[in-house]
This record gives sequence, structure tokens and C-alpha cells, in this order.
Amino acid sequence: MDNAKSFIPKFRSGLQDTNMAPLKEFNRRILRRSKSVSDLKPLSKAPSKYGLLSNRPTCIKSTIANGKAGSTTNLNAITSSKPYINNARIGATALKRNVPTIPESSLAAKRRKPEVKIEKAKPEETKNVPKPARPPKPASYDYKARYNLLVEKYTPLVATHKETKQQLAEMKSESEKQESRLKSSETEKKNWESKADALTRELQQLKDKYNSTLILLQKNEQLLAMEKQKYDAECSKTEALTTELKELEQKYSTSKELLEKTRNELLEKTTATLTEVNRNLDCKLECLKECKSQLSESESIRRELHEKVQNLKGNIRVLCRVRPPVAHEYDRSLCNINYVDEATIELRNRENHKSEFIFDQVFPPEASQMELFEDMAGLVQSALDGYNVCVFAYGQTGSGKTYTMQGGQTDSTVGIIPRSMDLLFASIKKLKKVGWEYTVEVSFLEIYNETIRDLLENHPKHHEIRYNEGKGVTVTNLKIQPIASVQEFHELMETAWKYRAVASTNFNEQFSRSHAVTKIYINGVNNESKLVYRGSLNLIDLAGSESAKTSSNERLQETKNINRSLSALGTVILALSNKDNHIPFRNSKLTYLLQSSLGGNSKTMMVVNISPLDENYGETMNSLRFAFKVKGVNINAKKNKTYISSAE
Ligand SMILES: Nc1ncnc2c1ncn2[C@@H]1O[C@H](COP(=O)(O)OP(=O)(O)OP(=O)(O)O)[C@@H](O)[C@H]1O
Repeated sequence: MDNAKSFIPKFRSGLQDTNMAPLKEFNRRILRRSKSVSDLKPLSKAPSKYGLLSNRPTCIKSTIANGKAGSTTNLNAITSSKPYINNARIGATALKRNVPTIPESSLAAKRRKPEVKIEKAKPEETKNVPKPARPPKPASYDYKARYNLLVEKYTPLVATHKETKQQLAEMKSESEKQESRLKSSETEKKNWESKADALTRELQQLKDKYNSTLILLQKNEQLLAMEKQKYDAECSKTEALTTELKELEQKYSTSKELLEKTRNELLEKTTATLTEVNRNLDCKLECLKECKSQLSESESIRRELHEKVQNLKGNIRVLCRVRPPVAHEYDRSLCNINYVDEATIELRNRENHKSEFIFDQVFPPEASQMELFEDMAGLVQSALDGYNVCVFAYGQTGSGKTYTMQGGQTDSTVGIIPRSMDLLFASIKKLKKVGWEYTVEVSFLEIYNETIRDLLENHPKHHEIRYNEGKGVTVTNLKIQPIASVQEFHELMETAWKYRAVASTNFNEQFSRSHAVTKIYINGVNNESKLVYRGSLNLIDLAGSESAKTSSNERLQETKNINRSLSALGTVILALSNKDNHIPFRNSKLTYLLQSSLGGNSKTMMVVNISPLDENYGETMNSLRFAFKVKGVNINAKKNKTYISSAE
């Protein structure tokens, strides 16, 4: 900005410096010449009149300011001196020609003027020159003399005129040069002016910028002042906090010392307590070991007792269950059934002929699924203890076999199979605490028309039953799935029942015409006692036990196969009870399959399901007779006591 300010005076002084020198020189030259030509006084005065030869810088400025007009004026001023010369020339020419045609008065009038002026100039010219002796004035008639005098007078004038003319030409050329210089100066001036304008604009912009920056600066100063105030406030706060911190540090060191002291005291106390606790713990561990061995002993005692109880109950237990009439049977006449006691059932026919059967337990229609399962619970424990358990649901079609085994949809109506699984996994959990680890596997199959079908395999495969002394009975290509929870079991059972339904051409019919076998493989290992138990639970929903007489021709073969297998089952159980040398297991697929589960250390339970309807009396009697046969052979002393039948 300072540069911009200082530039304008510099420019002006530069303009003076550059243009003044030639002008001054020109003036000086003119003045010099005018001095030498003393008789041209008016000429010397002319330039000063227009200021061209002035030495003052202001004159130059005005000349530059006036531009071309000024220079032209000067030239005109110079040339305006021409009348003096012209008048002299005219006079001289007139003398030369010597023609007195011009009237004297007019000539005199014309001559008088320059004469006066020359004469006026003379005293100035001759100030420093000694005056020459004036020649005598010729007589008025002596024209020659007068002429000579005139010639003498005007000859120097002509010379002066020539010189003046030459000077004028020089001045003119000088003026032209000056003019061109002026023009270039003007151009230069314009350039400088435009530059000056640009610089002025720039200066203005800079000024604006400066002002805005100044405003910004002021604002920043204000902000800075505010920040400073805040900073001061923070500083005072920090000081207060520092003081507080110092106090806290002091408190902390005091507390730390106290804590250290307390900690050491506590450590001593705790160490003493810990030593005491360790001592007690050792004692308790000893006790625990003792308890464990006692528990193990108790466990084996419990198993022995359980075994004794089961033996007392009989290895083959037969339960009888009468189902209630279902909705569509309410209008039908019911069979005359009398529940004599919890083990005795009495039936009367239309002729009031009485038949009484005693089983291990008789369940009337109102008996719940839970009541029925109470008798079954002991068998689940036996399976965990390494026994093979078989549970059959026997009875005519629609007597309630599937309901007994599977149950209904609600929790209270679930049957033997789901309840067994619940109990099994709950017992496994308990036994784990006394060192038993169990693995559980499951398989689902059905025997329809003496053919085995794997219910966990969607695509039918050929299955054969094999018997191996070491392994027992196995079924080829049968899928045996390991399970870790009841949930997994339910998922597999759902799949099995779905495949069973898909395979059936007539769902309801085939369901009742095939034996459905659910087998649970239970392996237990006790890592402490190194005992291993391998048991199994065979839960069988047998095919409907219809007599061949009631079957249609289409179903005859099915019925024959069913009856053959059911009769074979009865025969096998009878032979086992009689401890016969030969047990005819291979008489049917069902008995062959259950060979390992029925013989040896096996436990069997049969639930004979009967219909309450009078129309089913004949089939009901057949079922009860079959169950009696199975039950009766197993009982020794109690045999007679448990079986009374007027029908025999
Ligand atoms: N104890 C019971 N309480 C209530 N309803 C029962 C009972 N037993 C059976 N039912 C009902 O009786 C009907 C026939 O029972 P279920 O299907 O179990 O007979 P089933 O012997 O298995 O027949 P199928 O041989 O055709 O399979 C079913 O509707 C079932 O719900």
C-alpha cells in the first residue's frame, strides 16, 4: 500500500525529469539566440508570452496538460512575428525595384510601424554597444542616396531575416520533435494513468480487504478476549482442582496405609481360616469318599432289591386295560364288565355267563396314563441296570394299543413310550452323579406281512434278522441313531411315524395290521467301579389280534400272518416260563427279532387292551384268554390264586 501511495509522486517527478530537460534546453537555446539577435526583440518576447520558454516547472506542466493545442499555440506565436519580417521584405523589395508606384503616404504608413518597432528594439540592443555615428540624412530629392541608405539599412535586416527564417525552421523542426515527444509522453502518460488507475483500483481493493481484515481482526480480538476470560476462569478452576487433588492424594496415601494395615491383618486371619478350612475340607473329602463308596454299595443293594422286587412281581407281567367308549360309540351297548379288585376283571355275556380273569393289574376306563406307567417305571430302571425289557401292547383293532404306547396329544395323555424316555434320561442324569455314563441309541421298524421295514429310512431296503451268540439279534441295514435328549428322540419318532404313514396304502388299515417296534439301546459305564451295563427297551405296538373269522378275504393272509406271529409270541413266552430246552423263536419274524429281549435276563410286560363294547365281546374274550395264558404259566404258588375263570 505504501508503494502504491509513493508511486504517484514518483511518477509525477519522473514525468518532470524526463520531459523537462529537453524543454529547458530548448528555452535556453531560444534565449541565447534571441540575445544574439537584439534587433528581434518582439521575437524574443513572443515565446515567453505563451510560456513555452519559461523555466518554471509549472509552465511545463501546463504545456503537457494543454497537449497538442499548447504546442500549436507556441508555434503560432513564433510565426506571428512574421509581419515584422514581411513588412521589412516588402519595403526592401520596393526599394530594390526602385519603383515609386506606391504612394508615399501609404508606404510611410506601412514603413512606420516596423521602423518604430525596430527603433524601439534598438535601444535594448545597443545598451551594451557604443552607438555608431549617425550618417547625415540625405536630401529628400536625393533618391539615390536615400536608396543607398535604405539598402544599407535593410541589408542587415535581410540577413537577419534569413537567419530568423533559419531559426524559425529549426524551431519548427524542434517543435515537431517536441510535439512527437509530447505525443509519446502523452501516450506514456496515458499508460501511466491507466496503470495509476489500475493501481488505484488495486489500492481500493487492498483498502477494502484491509478494512475487512481489520474488522475480522477486531472480531478475533474480541473472541480472543472472551477466550482469555474463559481460560482465566479455567485456570482458576484448575487451581482449585489441583488443591483438591493434593488433598485427595493426601487422603489416598492415608487410606492406602490403612488399607495395607487392614489387608495384612485380614491376610493373617484368612490364612489361619484357610488352613482351618483346608483341614475341614480334607475331613469332608474323606467323608465324601466314604459316602461315595456307601452310595455305590447302596446302589448295588438298590439294584439287587429292585431285581428281587421285579422277580417277585414276575419276569412276565401282564396288565389289563379297558378303554373308554369313544365319541361315536356312546349310543352302542357296552359289555358287562365288573372290576372285582385291582387285579381282577369279570365279564358277563348276554346269557349272564361270568368269566373272571386275574392279572398283575387291571386298569378300568377311567385309569390315567400315569397310573398305568407307574407299573412300567421299574422296568425302565431294569433296562438301565442292564436288562432287556420288552413291553407289548396286545389287543384287537381299535382296543387302545396305540393310545397305550404312544398316547394322545396332551401332556397328561402321553403314553408308555414318551414317558419311558423322560424317565430314562432323568435317571441317566441322576446316575451320572454316582459315576455312571450312559449312551442311548434308537431304531424304529415295523413288521408287516412278515416283512421288516426300517422306519428311519425313507427308501425301502431288504432286511434280514441275524443271530450272533456274542452280539445277540441284529437286523441288517437297520439304521440305529444315537440320541442325547428326549427332544432328539421325539424328532426321530416323528420321522418314523411319517415314513410309516407314507408307506401305507391305506393308512389306518396298515397301521393296525403291522407290528411297530421301537428299540432303545442303553449302554452304561461306571468309571470308578469299571462296571458296564448293556440293556434295551423294546416297546412294541402289536398288530390287531382279529380272528380269521371276522376278516375279509383280502385281509385273510394278513390276519393269518398276524395270528401266526402272535401265537408264536405266546408259545415262546410259555416255553421261556416253562424253562423249556427248545424255545421256538424262529417261528415268526417277531419272536426271532425279540429273541435276545425275551430270553435270558429279560423282563417282559404285556398290556392287554380290551374294548368296552358289547359287540367286541368275542374278541375281548380271546385277548383275555391269550393274556391269561402268558400270565398263568409264569406264576407258581400264586398261579391258582390269580386265575379263576368259569369259562375254562
Ligand atoms: N384309555 C383310553 N382313554 C381314552 N381314549 C382311548 C383310550 N384307549 C383308546 N382310546 C381311543 O380309542 C380309539 C382307538 O384306540 P387306538 O387307535 O389306540 O386303538 P388300536 O388298538 O391302536 O387300534 P389299531 O389296532 O387300529 O391301531 C382312539 O381314538 C383312541 O384315542
